[in-house]
Amino acid sequence: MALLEVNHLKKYYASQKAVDDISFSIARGSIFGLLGPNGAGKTTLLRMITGIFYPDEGQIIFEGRPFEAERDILRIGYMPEERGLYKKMKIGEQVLYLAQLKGLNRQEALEKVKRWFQKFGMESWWNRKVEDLSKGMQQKLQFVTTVLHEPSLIILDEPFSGLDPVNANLIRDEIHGLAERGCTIIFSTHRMAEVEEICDQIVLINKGRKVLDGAVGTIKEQFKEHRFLVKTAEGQTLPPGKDYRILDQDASEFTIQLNGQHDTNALLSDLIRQNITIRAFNEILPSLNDIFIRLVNDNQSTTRAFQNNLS
Ligand SMILES: Nc1ncnc2c1ncn2[C@@H]1O[C@H](COP(=O)(O)OP(=O)(O)OP(=O)(O)O)[C@@H](O)[C@H]1O
Repeated sequence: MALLEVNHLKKYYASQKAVDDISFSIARGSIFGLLGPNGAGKTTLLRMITGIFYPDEGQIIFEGRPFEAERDILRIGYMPEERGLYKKMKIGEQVLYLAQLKGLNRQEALEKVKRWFQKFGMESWWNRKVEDLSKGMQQKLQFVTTVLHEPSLIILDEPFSGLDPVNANLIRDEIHGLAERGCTIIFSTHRMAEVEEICDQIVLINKGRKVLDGAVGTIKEQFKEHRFLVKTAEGQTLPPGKDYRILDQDASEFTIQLNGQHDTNALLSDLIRQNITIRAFNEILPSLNDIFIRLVNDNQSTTRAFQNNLS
């Protein structure tokens, strides 16, 4: 059963169609990427999923029943892009207070906070104020306050912004750990490399509409362009062939594009027959970044064609 289903959701601001008939579902325990360029409608969508805004139309199903903010909000942890900690309050007291707002009693909260602070090397921060922390430190603290009560749905908006590589790795490992323990994660970002690394499934929205939905591997397969990297023995060159075009060459490495659905075994046999020593033959799949840019730059008619293919 899906943890979250979003059905034909719409939210308009005056004439601005911020979210315009978007549907998708997220499997329990998965890490889901919500992607889109600036102004695509991601924040508006997340605000509806977290009960901050009511949708104008459509339905949100959470854990098998219609979402009701008052009842369900404790089961959701949301780390918004604009961080929301009390700057003047001491860190230990603040985290305990936020944990109790999320339904933990003081003792449970204390145990969990201590465990997280130890894990993240934050023990010495207890009596400091938030305003004395760097941006990256505040980010870590906000992450802890979001996941502390282990909600069934965790929504992270740009969780790695401002983090150095060591702390980004720490958070990345925790995201995987939370998903393994059954939490479902929605991860909203513009950074495609992070999405490729972390997410099982993605939805790409543009101008309030869904333009892509699926597993990262499946999407890459769908957008592949039959490109291959061929490495030959040093000094050997790839002859021109009727079944492929050479797009690029760097010493004995060639990027080729097959003409249509060509049989790669037949091509390899053919090259070997011509006494070419093949050191490597790898398919080049497009990166999510390439796909994102291609779809977002596409004109409306091409985008509609993709939507029709996907539906
Ligand atoms: N309160 C508002 N009143 C009017 N228009 C709004 C309001 N909030 C957002 N919008 C518009 O709705 C559209 C979607 O905005 P939203 O903030 O949801 O996008 P986003 O994908 O989160 O963008 P970003 O990646 O830049 O944060 C944009 O065109 C934006 O200008």
